Amino acid sequence: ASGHDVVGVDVDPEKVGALALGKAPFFEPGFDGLLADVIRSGRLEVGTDVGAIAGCAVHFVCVGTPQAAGSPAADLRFVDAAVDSLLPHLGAGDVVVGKSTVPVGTAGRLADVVAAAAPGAVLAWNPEFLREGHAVDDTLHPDRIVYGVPGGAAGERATRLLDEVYAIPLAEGMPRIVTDYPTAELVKVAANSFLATKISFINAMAELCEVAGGDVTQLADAIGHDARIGRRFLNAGLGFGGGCLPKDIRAFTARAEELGAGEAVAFLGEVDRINNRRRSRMVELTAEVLGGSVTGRRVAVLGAAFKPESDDVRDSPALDVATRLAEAGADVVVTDPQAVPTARRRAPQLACTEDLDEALRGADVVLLLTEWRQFRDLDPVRTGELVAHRTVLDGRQALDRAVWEAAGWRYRALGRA
Ligand SMILES: NC(=O)c1ccc[n+]([C@@H]2O[C@H](COP(=O)([O-])OP(=O)(O)OC[C@H]3O[C@@H](n4cnc5c(N)ncnc54)[C@H](O)[C@@H]3O)[C@@H](O)[C@H]2O)c1
Ligand SMILES: O=c1ccn([C@@H]2O[C@H](COP(=O)(O)OP(=O)(O)O[C@H]3O[C@H](CO)[C@@H](O)[C@H](O)[C@H]3O)[C@@H](O)[C@H]2O)c(=O)[nH]1
Repeated sequence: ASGHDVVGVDVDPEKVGALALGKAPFFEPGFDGLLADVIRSGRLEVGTDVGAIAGCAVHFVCVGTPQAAGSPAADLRFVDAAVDSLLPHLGAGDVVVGKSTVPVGTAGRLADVVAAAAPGAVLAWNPEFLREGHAVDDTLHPDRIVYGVPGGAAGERATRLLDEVYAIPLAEGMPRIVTDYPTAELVKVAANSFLATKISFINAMAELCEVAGGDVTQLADAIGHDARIGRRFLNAGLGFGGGCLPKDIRAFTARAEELGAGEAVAFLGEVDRINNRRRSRMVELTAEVLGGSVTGRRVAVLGAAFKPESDDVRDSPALDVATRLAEAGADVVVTDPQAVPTARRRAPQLACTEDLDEALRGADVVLLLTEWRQFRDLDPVRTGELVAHRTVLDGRQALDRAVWEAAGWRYRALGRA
């Protein structure tokens, strides 16, 4: 979309096959149209052969850095493999640009790998800040851009090439911050840690509201008017999930401990615990409204994606709650406007349907766990005709309590007494 010629390489032939046809292998609003345009224009070529990058000057590394199995730390094997695969094809003057979220120190280590194998090539770290569901707009109009580069002429060359890549947003006045490697790596995990902390802060207040009789949404509105605090990311509910915030705060903690600075970010352990307590609380609340046991009771779970406008179910709070209830013996049916296929792959033991009415029919309790527009706009009167019992648990403060109660529903929410 910025007029550059791009070669995209992925080791997954299915993803590449879909992309080559102009179809994203995930749901992302606005992305398919843009992809089809650039494929048609011939400016984007995709494949599985890393040799196709020969002749490119800038090489972005955007592979996954998931949580390692059995450990809170990040698994760097994909980043290492991707950088290794580039080495034979690099020319002097090329820039390898890390975009993946990595533990601080990774860029310095990889810079040595690049320098040893491809003299004259340079490594930069350029963290990514896009949000799923807003990826297109966040990419074309980022809040800021950060380049972590080495000192001297190599760093200047990397900066110059990256400025060419980002010429359009830079011309629009996007702030650009050039740093050393560790700062760039830390900016990314600091930003995600702050966001996670903000969510867990409001969810901690939700716990207080539940026992003291307060209303956490009004509380968030009231403190959010203070510009120093700000209302964004103060939506209380089932907490954060996805492929980023949970694993990033854990990896950050693990890395800080390795560096002997674990105490500095020990609070992130509490952020994680508050977040996980929201999921447990939702399971408890379900049992509570069902008279103590969920066994054999029909539970309609609205939402599988970790947030609306995404089909991503990685560490999804909704899918986690659905799984825990099914394990406790409930007859759970999950529905989601986009994430049923991904949910079926991740949790094949769960009953899932794309048909919202089918999920609601005969339900003893309805759980709203991902705040898709389709669920927020549900008509309580019509919905009441489908279910067996009019009890709704609002896990995202997404429904108008008065309207639902007026339609004869028993309404309970996380964050309200
Ligand atoms: N998803 C987001 O919204 C987001 C936002 C900002 C930063 N990040 C960071 O970006 C990185 C990627 O995240 P993601 O969610 O896209 O991960 P992902 O796992 O969905 O995608 C990674 C892709 O890399 C491919 N891959 C793995 N090894 C490869 C190799 N050697 N060569 C070429 N391709 C290879 C995989 O097949 C996969 O398609 C992570 O570090 C993540 O923390 C993600
Ligand atoms: O007030 C809020 C805001 C968000 N969430 C939850 O937090 C999670 C994460 O949401 P969001 O940050 O919008 O999604 P991501 O796409 O995971 O994006 C985050 O993670 C990316 C990967 O690192 C970063 O690039 C983004 O800047 C950062 O927002 C979701 O489960 C939301 O439901 C809340 O519970 N309350």
